[in-house]
Amino acid sequence: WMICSYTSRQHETQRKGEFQLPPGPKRLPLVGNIFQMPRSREWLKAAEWRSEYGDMVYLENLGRPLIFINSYEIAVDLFEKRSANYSSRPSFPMVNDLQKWDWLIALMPYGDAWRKHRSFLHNFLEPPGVLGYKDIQYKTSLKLLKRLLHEPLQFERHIRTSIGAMIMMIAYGHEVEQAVSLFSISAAPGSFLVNVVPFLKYIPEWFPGAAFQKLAKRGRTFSQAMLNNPHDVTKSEVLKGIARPSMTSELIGDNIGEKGEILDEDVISRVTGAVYAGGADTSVSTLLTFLIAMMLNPDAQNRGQEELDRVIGSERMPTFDDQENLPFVNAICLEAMRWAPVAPMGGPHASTSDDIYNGYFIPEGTTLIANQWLMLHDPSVYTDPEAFKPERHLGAQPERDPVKIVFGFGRRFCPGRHLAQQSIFMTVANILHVFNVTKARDEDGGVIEPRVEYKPGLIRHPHPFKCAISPRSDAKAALLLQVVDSLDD
Ligand code: HEM
Repeated sequence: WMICSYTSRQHETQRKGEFQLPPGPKRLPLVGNIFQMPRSREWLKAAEWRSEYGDMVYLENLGRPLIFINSYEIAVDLFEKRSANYSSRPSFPMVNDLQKWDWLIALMPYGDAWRKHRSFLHNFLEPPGVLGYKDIQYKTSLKLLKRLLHEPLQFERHIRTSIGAMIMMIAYGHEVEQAVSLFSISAAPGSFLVNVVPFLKYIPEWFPGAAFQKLAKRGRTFSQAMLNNPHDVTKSEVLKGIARPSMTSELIGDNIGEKGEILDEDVISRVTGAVYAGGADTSVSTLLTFLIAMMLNPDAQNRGQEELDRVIGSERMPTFDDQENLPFVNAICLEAMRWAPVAPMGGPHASTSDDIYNGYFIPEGTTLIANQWLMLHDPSVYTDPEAFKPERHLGAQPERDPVKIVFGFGRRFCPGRHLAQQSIFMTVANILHVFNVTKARDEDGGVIEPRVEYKPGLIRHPHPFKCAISPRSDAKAALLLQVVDSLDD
């Protein structure tokens, strides 16, 4: 029966009229390409396939079609110009059903529910709304610098706490730490068999080898805590009239029904939960990449510092008002996002109807993965793409703006991109103004070469690394402390 149903499905998806599927590695009967699916660093495998099969590479996992898109132009053509058909998401049973992440907007299928959640988010995250968060971002970044001054070795923990606190303040008006790394690991295409073999989710937890069931249980606890706990705290503060301004308090205030009930409360808790889930990990990873880049590229660091000295001087700290006068610092931020992108495969899109593109048939329900890493490292677009060169984003003819790629495409593009760019700019400008970032030294004074490797996942993080963060001068350290101490809260 299974073979019959596979064969008829295969027949259905193989071609439409005279149109063939895009080329790709040979598929085995029944299982398709399941054994060829890369388990990590998928973008490198997809890059290899590109040289053999071209910019669209077709694969199948147990009859589920999947296309790697290896060119920016095709991503724009499909995800943007034909966005009505390419804006859904594949379903991830491991994540959605087992870990109960189905509330997360990033995983919702295209449709009215998703649209409503997005529109709630846009009010806060698009200008002018998002500009109102600059003050919180300025203050949290200065507090981060003070912690770096006192405990430079703990830089990773401090960055994580600082970004987490900023997001919690914006979304809920308070500070809580949660983890999204479980989510990130299990959504990687191919990293969990259950994503391609949906029936595996019925394996009981005690089943030998079913480690993912345990992970799922932990994930469930996280996902529900992330959705409900911070929301419930803010809600009770709103009801008592003691809530600080936040997305949650504002949304609750705007959605009180005639009988005093909260309308759309589930939508409210989901969109603010999405801000935490989407916002914390991504910005942390980008800032860690920035530190690695500075250690390895002292010339770029010096140029950024010279610009800050020239524009800001030594009497004050940079502010958002200085941003337009700091082109090189902005270019460092762009280059950090391009050089080691946080989401090398972007967010997977799914098609909702059959389509023909460039003479190829793309069946309904295809998962499409934009190989953003490859697009950001395309040597025909970025000269010497593996090198960290902020100057490529400057001058009369800058290379392609990485913002067009790193935040995804079409209707599913990242709604948090302004918030993220604001955080990254402020933190980068402040760190460069006050500190030197250099390679750490061991007890004998020998330089420790950093290990630049990233953990696998949809959202990736560098492996722990060592780095020295020291004040550029006593005067700069004193300036920082004086400015932090004068903050009003
Ligand atoms: C450097 C930081 C960030 C990067 C590189 C990044 C990247 C991305 C990418 C590639 C996608 C998928 C787009 C697509 O499917 O085409 C995405 C989606 C998303 N991001 Fe971000 N993001 C960042 C920061 C943030 C922040 C700060 C927030 C929240 C305030 C956020 C919230 C979201 C949400 C909710 C989605 C899902 C959108 C949807 O499915 O409709 N992200 N992001």
